[in-house]
Order: sequence, then structure tokens, then C-alpha cells
Amino acid sequence: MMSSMAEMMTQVGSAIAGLMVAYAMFQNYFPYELRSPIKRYTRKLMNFMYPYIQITFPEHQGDSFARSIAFSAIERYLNANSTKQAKRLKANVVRDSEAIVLTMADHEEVTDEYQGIKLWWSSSQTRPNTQTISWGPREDEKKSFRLTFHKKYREIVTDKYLKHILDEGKAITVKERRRKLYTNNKNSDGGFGYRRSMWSQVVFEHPATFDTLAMDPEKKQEIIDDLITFTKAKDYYAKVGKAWKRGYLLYGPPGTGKSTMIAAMANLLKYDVYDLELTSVKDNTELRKLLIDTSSKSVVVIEDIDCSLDLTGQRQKKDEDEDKKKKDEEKDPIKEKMKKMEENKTSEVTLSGLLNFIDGLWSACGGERIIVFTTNYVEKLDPALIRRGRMDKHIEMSYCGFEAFKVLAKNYLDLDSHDLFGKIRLMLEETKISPADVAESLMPKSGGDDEETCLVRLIKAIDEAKEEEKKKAEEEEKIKAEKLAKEEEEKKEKEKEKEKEEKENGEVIKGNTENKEINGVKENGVEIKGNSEINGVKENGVATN
Ligand SMILES: Nc1ncnc2c1ncn2[C@@H]1O[C@H](COP(=O)(O)OP(=O)(O)OP(=O)(O)O)[C@@H](O)[C@H]1O
Ligand SMILES: [Mg+2]
Repeated sequence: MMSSMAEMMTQVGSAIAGLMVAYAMFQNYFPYELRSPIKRYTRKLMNFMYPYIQITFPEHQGDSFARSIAFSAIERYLNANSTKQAKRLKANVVRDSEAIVLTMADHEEVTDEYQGIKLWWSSSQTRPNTQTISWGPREDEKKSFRLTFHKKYREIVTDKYLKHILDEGKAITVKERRRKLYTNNKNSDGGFGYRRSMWSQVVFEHPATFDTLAMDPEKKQEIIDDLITFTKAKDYYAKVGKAWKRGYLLYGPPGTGKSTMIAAMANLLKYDVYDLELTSVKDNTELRKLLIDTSSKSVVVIEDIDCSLDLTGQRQKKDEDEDKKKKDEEKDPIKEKMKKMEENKTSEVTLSGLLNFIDGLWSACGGERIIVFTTNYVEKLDPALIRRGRMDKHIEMSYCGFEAFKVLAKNYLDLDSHDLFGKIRLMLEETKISPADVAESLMPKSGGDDEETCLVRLIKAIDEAKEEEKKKAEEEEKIKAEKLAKEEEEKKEKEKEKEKEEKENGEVIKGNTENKEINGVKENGVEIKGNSEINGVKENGVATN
């Protein structure tokens, strides 16, 4: 502000000088001695008669090669607000922007109004003096915008209006910017030296919108309202002392539009998208670095959170199970191999690291961020990960209902109604089919496909899905039954084994005692008997003989 004030003061001076052009014409006819006092009086008179202030905004400031930020912002602002009045326009294609920016041609003038104050904007280009020979670029060819207003509004203009214009212009620039899709990749070359980024980027051009997203209209509207409210709630978040961010958890079976919904969100809000691949993040520190490197006005996405990491709440249980598991794995070479592979994955991101990523102190930097998780198995996730405040809104993406089907029919076939709709409605009510499958059936496969062909194909697909469902259910039933039978058998076998064991144990004990008995009897009996008998007989016999 200070510099623009200073600039303004000098510009006011030069503007007045410019207005004295008429006077200058007479200058030549006046004797030199008289010029100075006349000049002075004229200036005073002009000040009195011409109560306007002019501010000039040059395209380049000083020697800077870069375009002045103020100039660009004003250009965007005037493009959006006032250029309709101008009859001669110039078109510019601006770098990193999707829109063509129209500016008024030189010396055109447009008006603007702010809080009841009328202001004039004009653009001008100072042509180089043709008589100068310039070395290098024509440095005196300068474009600029000039703002003129009554001097009694000076404060309101310098304090508020200029800030208003800069903010608006910047907002328009952000809105019309070419949006990016970022991804974290270990081997990426995101730039050189200090500008090296953790993310690599491409232009984000996903065409999905909420109009093309097939889901229950009420639910859809609720999500849209939620998002819009969030973007406008900067002051509210500041008031309640919350970081300006919001978490969404999208869950549901494959092909129900979770990824599509993320694209639609980004397109609705005009945000950048950061697609975070957790498995290639080395550790918690790197995770934090990645977070700091994201810009505001962005959607940070972690897809399939249940597969990305072992964050499924089994962390504590794991230790207990470890010993048992180890025993199992020793027997199973495949499992052992898989375990080795898992160990080779170097990701050391922990659940607490991820929780910190979502709502730790660092997450507040930048602001205006949306974090989206997707999963196919919500019940597998750790409750700490999905509690409100972390994931503020849980959105279930479910199988295709009739309302969703209608959206798809409108998108794919331009159909609002058809005789077959009734039948399809009934079928959809009792069959689980994903919107992805419905969309695939509805898409014309050859030039000759009319609406009916596509709808019939859909009916067939639903039938097939139903059959499959049935089969699956039967199979599951079968597997269940088999499992039960197996368990029963195992139980029986175990019991049998137990019985056998008990029996054997009994026999062993019995046998031992028997042995002892036999030994005892034999030893004692034979020895005693034999000894005494033989000895006795012999002795006796011999003795007697
Ligand atoms: N609700 C939907 N509205 C419109 N199109 C959809 C919808 N759901 C799926 N589709 C279509 O199906 C395709 C796959 O959908 P998408 O990738 O969004 O599924 P997903 O839920 O992310 O699946 P996964 O869980 O496997 O990642 C998309 O290209 C899209 O054209
Ligand atoms: Mg997906």
C-alpha cells in the first residue's frame, strides 16, 4: 500500500502536468521571464478546477521483467466487470489459464462503480519517442492502466477499492487457472534445485461433473450444498477456531462412482487435485513434507485407504496373533514369501502419522483444503481414522437405483422416459448392479444401436447380474455349509483322537503296572521260588542225597 501511495503521489503530479498540455502550447509565445509565475498560478487554478485524482498502474514495475501482480489482477477484474462497455478490445491468452482474457484497447475508457462511487479506468500505452534510437528492448513503450476518481473519495479508494480489485482479480485468476492433477512419485523430477517439488503434475482434465454423476438427487444436492458452504465459510471456521478443511469418506462397492465423485468435486469447486499414493511414501516425515507442499484450494485424495496400509485397527491385535501366525507361516511357503515381500515394501507410515496428516498442526497451513478417502470396506477401517472431525462426512456410494439410472439414461442416451423404464425400475429394486455396469450397457456399441437396443441390453445385464448374485449366494451358502461340515468333522476327529489318546494313555499306565507286576512276580517268584526251590531241593537233594 505504501508504495502505491508513493506511486500515486508522483502520478498525480505527472497527471496534472499532462493536463497542462494546452498551457504548454502557449508557452512558446510567452517571454521566458513571465513563464514561471504563470505556471505557478495555473497549477493552483488547475488544482482547484480539476478535482480528480489519477493513479497509474504500469505493466512492469521498475526494471522487473515479470508482469506486475497489480496489473494482472486489474486486467482480470476489468475483464470480468467492465469490458462489456468498451468497444475496442484486445484478446490475450494468458499462461496457465483456460480463459482468453479480453482487455480494452489503448485509450479506451470504462467506468466502474464501488459503494456508490464512480470510477474511470482507462488503458494507455506510451509510445516511444520515434527520434530516440534504442539499444535493446524499447524500454519506453509502456502499457498501463489509469484510474481516475474524485479526490473526496481518496481514502475509500486507496483503503478499500484497490484491495477489493486486487482480491477479486486474484480470485478470478485462480478460478480460471488451468487446474492440475498432482501425484507423489519417488522418482519424479518435479523441478530443479530449490524449486524441486515432492509432487509431479499434469493438467487436470477429468470431465465428470455432478450433473453427470448418477446418484440419488437429494443426496447429491446435499453434498453440493455441503461443499459450497465449506468454500464460503472461511470466517466461520476462523471464528470457531477450526482449521479450514473438511474430510470426506467415500465408501461403497467397486464401480459405484467414488473416483468419479472426486473429479466432480474438484470440478465444482475449481480445485487442484493431489492424488496421494500412500504406499510410496517412505515415512511419516515424508508424509508431512508432502502435505506442506500442497497448495490451498485443493482436494487431497487417498484412494483405497484399506489397501494402502495396515491401518485397519488390527495393529494391537497383531502382536498377539504374531506367534500363532508365525507358526502357520512356517508351514506355508507361499505365505512366507508374501510376508517377505511385504517387509520389502519400505513404507513406514503409521496410523498415527496419517492421523497427524489429516488434522495435526501442519494440516492447517494453507487452508481451504478437502481431504477425501475412498474405500470398499468401511467396516475394516480403524474408528480413529473415520471419526467426525477427521472425516466429517461419510458418503455411501451404493448400487444403481432407479434415480441413478435415470441420470445415466439422460447422459448416455438423452432419454427422459421410455416404455421399458417401468420394467427396469422393478428389476433394479431387487438386483445389485453397479452404475459402472449400467453405464457400460447403456453406451451405444455400434452406429446402428438405438435407445431400445441399449435398454434391452441393460435388462439382459441386470438379469445376468441377478443370476450371478444368485450363484454367488448359493456358492457362499455352499462354502459355508462345507466349512461347517468340515468344522464338525474336525471336531469329531479331534474328539476321536482325544478318546483314543485317553484310551492309549490308560493302557500305557496299565501296561506299566502290569509289567512291574509281571517283573515283580517273575523276579520275585522265580528267584525266590527257583532259588529256594532249586537251592533247597538241590541243597536239600544233594544234602539229602
Ligand atoms: N455414479 C456414477 N455416475 C456416473 N458414472 C458412474 C457412476 N459410477 C460409476 N460410473 C462409471 O463407471 C466408471 C467407474 O467408476 P469409478 O471409477 O468412479 O468407480 P469407483 O467407485 O471409484 O470404483 P473402485 O472402488 O473400484 O475404485 C466410471 O468411469 C464412470 O463412467
Ligand atoms: Mg476408484
